[in-house]
Amino acid sequence: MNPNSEDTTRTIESLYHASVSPVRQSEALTTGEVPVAVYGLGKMGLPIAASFAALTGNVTGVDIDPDVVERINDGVSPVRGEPGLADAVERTVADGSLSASTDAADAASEASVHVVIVPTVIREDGSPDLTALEQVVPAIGTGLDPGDVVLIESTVPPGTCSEVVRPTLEAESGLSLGEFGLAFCPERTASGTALSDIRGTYPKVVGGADAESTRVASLVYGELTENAVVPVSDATTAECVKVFEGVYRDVNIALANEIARASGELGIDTLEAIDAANTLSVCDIHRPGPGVGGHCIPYYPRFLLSRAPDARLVRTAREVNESMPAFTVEKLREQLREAGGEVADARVLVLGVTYRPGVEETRESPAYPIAAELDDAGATVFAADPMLDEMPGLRATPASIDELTSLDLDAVVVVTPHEEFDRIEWSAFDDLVVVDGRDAYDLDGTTHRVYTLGRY
Ligand SMILES: NC(=O)c1ccc[n+]([C@@H]2O[C@H](COP(=O)([O-])OP(=O)(O)OC[C@H]3O[C@@H](n4cnc5c(N)ncnc54)[C@H](O)[C@@H]3O)[C@@H](O)[C@H]2O)c1
Ligand SMILES: CC(=O)N[C@@H]1[C@@H](OP(=O)(O)OP(=O)(O)OC[C@H]2O[C@@H](n3ccc(=O)[nH]c3=O)[C@H](O)[C@@H]2O)O[C@H](CO)[C@@H](O)[C@@H]1O
Repeated sequence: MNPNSEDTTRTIESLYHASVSPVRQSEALTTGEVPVAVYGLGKMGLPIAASFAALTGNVTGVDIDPDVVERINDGVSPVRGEPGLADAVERTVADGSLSASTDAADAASEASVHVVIVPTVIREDGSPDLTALEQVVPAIGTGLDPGDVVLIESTVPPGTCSEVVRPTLEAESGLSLGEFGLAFCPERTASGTALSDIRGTYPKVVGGADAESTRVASLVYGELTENAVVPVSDATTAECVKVFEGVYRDVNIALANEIARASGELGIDTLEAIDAANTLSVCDIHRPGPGVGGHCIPYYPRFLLSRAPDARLVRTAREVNESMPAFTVEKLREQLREAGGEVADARVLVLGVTYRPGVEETRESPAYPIAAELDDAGATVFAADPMLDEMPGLRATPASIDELTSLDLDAVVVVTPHEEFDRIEWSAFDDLVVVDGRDAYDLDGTTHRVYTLGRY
């Protein structure tokens, strides 16, 4: 008799220590016998929920924001700028694969695979703020049943699964690890390409609190991704993988920024030198810029520093990157002075407000400290960004691309070169001081006074 023949007739509702074959477990996941809940329906959570819904047909998405839940239940994606997401939400809600709720405990009691992707941020003092995780994990604990598995995708300080998540789940459920599973499975997607990234741009790293958790996480993501699954020794190792990726980027950008700042002392175009150095296969110096934004790269070094405070290079890299907005404004002051002007009398445009081109996100964008410092110095500050309908908190008057020539500008600071800015006719302005923080524009054919970060 086929050893798996009995499997095909047995329904299962959970995967951890499931007593049927892996093939039958995969089938139970992809046919919706094993209910999935996704907690946090933001820029990453909603694409994940929609992806799991398309895979399994049985997902409850949970968010604390009732507006988010209402819109999703109406089949409308509250997250913009993700190709394919609006259609995926409309489709999966319409066919009943995805529904949303504000009630985490209720969703937890129904689900047996729990995917957590709530925001993890930092406080003013740079310490990790895990409030959302600390809210949702106890609620999951109250609904946890034997056989359930909790998969944490939010980026967290190393040790969070073993020191915070596991004890909370155990305390709230009355169960012990071994009766339920727990794994850290970092989200390696980026805003703007979330759906395709989830489906497999990069291998999926998984690290369980025990071997069975790693096995179940591998099985689940083996179905979701078209790429490989990379199991690592434990949850803390997987937590470190994600944090190290961000730290690598932050430190590397800081190196590029230090090199660019030294271009004056060195008397060379450091961007040219970086490009030439990068022709060596082991050399990958990143690009300098007016600052490092978003809610990933600026935060993850702080997650590492919360556990390894003596990591001096990591701390210094943060300091270097955090100093770049002020350095950019200083360069503008210098250039204005050399042109015979003063920042206090200048009408200055901040070009690009989001933290990188093509995304709507403004968190940690260097545009904010740059606009604030210019405003403090007495400048009249404008800001243009085609991605944003509003710019709350920005100390600048919003301006549309088509009205820029009528603003009587003295200077432009290029922070984020969205492709929509390619239609700006630079020769239509009277002489400007341009501080190009991104090496975005070739203004050689104009009479503008240009400082490009790293070039002079
Ligand atoms: N955005 C990215 O590019 C990216 C990439 C990889 C990893 N991450 C990580 O993913 C996590 C989520 O990031 P995001 O960009 O989706 O965040 P986000 O701010 O876009 O969305 C978070 C969502 O979670 C909801 N939420 C907040 N507290 C909650 C709670 N207690 N219970 C349920 N829902 C809650 C919010 O209402 C919001 O809808 C973070 O840890 C982040 O570091 C983000
Ligand atoms: C390694 C990587 O790509 N990780 C991505 C990253 O995505 P991101 O959306 O945060 O974008 P980045 O491109 O990293 O930019 C961040 C800021 O750094 C500035 N910058 C960048 C490169 C450079 O050479 N010089 C710079 O100055 C840039 O302008 C911006 O302000 O984090 C996500 C969450 O963890 C990841 O999932 C995602 O894979």
